[in-house]
Amino acid sequence: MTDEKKDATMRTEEYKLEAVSELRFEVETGSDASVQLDLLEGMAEVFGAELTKGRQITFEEGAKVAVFTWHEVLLLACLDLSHLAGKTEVAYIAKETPMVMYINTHAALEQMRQKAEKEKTRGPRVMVVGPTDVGKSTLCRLLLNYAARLGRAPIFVDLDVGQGDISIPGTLGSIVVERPSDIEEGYNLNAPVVFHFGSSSPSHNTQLFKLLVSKMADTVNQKCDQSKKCCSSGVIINTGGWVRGAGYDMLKHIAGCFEVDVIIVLDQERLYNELKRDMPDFVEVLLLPKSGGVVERNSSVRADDRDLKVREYFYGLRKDNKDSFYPHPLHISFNDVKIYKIGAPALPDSCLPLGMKSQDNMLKLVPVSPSNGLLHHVLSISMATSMEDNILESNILGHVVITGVDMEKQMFTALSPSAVTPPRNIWLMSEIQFMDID
Ligand SMILES: Nc1ncnc2c1ncn2[C@@H]1O[C@H](COP(=O)(O)OP(=O)(O)OP(=O)(O)O)[C@@H](O)[C@H]1O
Repeated sequence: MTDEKKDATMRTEEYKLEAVSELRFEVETGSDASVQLDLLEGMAEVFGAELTKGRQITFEEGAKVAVFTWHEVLLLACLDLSHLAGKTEVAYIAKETPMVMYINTHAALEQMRQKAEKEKTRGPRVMVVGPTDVGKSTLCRLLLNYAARLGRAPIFVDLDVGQGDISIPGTLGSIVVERPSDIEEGYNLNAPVVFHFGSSSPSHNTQLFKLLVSKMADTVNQKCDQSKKCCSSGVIINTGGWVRGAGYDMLKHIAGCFEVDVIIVLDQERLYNELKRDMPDFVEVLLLPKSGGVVERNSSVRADDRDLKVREYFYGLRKDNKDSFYPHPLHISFNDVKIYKIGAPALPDSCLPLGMKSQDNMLKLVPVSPSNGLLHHVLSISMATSMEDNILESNILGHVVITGVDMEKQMFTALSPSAVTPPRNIWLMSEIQFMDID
């Protein structure tokens, strides 16, 4: 679209928000629509991160946003209406929000941190649970941002392998949050710990998921041993929306591994009562309502969101219709990398060697021969240097996507964030695929 045509579809509107209310809006996925926001007067925040006067914030496609204020505020929003034909309600102000309850929860956690600091013990370890689309990731962000604004350095553990905030889908990650996340760019991803899982649902390989959760808990404990500040600031754990049957057992496993002392259940009384019944007495289980602003996503929107996340990893954020990163096509000989996937197809126990169970297969590294079957798959580059290392539990250095397989020349082409060939040659195949059509 030309700039002139675009200008014709832009509408600038002023919004006056009363105290304890929020402006909510969505930017469509699959379009180049955007919303620009200016703070004119007062103080406001987006999921706990403060807006700054004079800094225009751009929200790109797919963003679902609430600009909240504790006081009165004046905002200027420039909405791109070119892709919203037929929609009358692009943005609206909501006065009913659960923010007072959320900030009270933060205040209670802060008291626990102060106590931990004084007594040189651990700060609160909080797990946020609930079904899909209740605002779990958003509440984690809010609690982390509020803690960071008070000078704390909590550890954020994201176990949502479908829609996580630390790395791309199919991974588990953790970071130390020392400053509030940037409204446009998200968390500061300095030295993250990232493990390869390889699928967007824990049910795909529950043994592997459990193993990685235990390993993540070990790394968090190590971090707490090294840093008093992290230790007293505590841990905030985001989980996926799988809360029934084996998904519920998984939540209990997570709670046990991380020795959580607070569980926040969003919007589901049944889950709250089950956890109240099954958790030891020292675990505080809280039920909080979800915000009316949380946007429900069907499976196709979720798939689009996952795609956007992978795209963002390689191309960075889109600003003014331009990408911030420039990924490179790498040409790599079949002989220079060893590709594995985790988990072999289940065999009946009777076909297995004596003493081995079919579930042991799910933690097996299975070599993947080069073929067109690898096309578009995301691969994680393991930090492991040899097969003697514990590859399953090794941190991930980064990711590539296979964009070409030349069987004649025995070469792969891989999309990579860097022009340099990755320094490690053990690559793990993910079920997640990405079509690089830019
Ligand atoms: N108050 C709000 N107003 C507008 N949008 C919101 C609000 N709170 C959350 N959202 C948006 O709703 C979407 C879903 O929220 P979120 O990702 O936190 O839910 P979730 O429970 O973690 O989802 P999942 O099922 O993937 O685990 C996000 O895009 C988020 O930005």
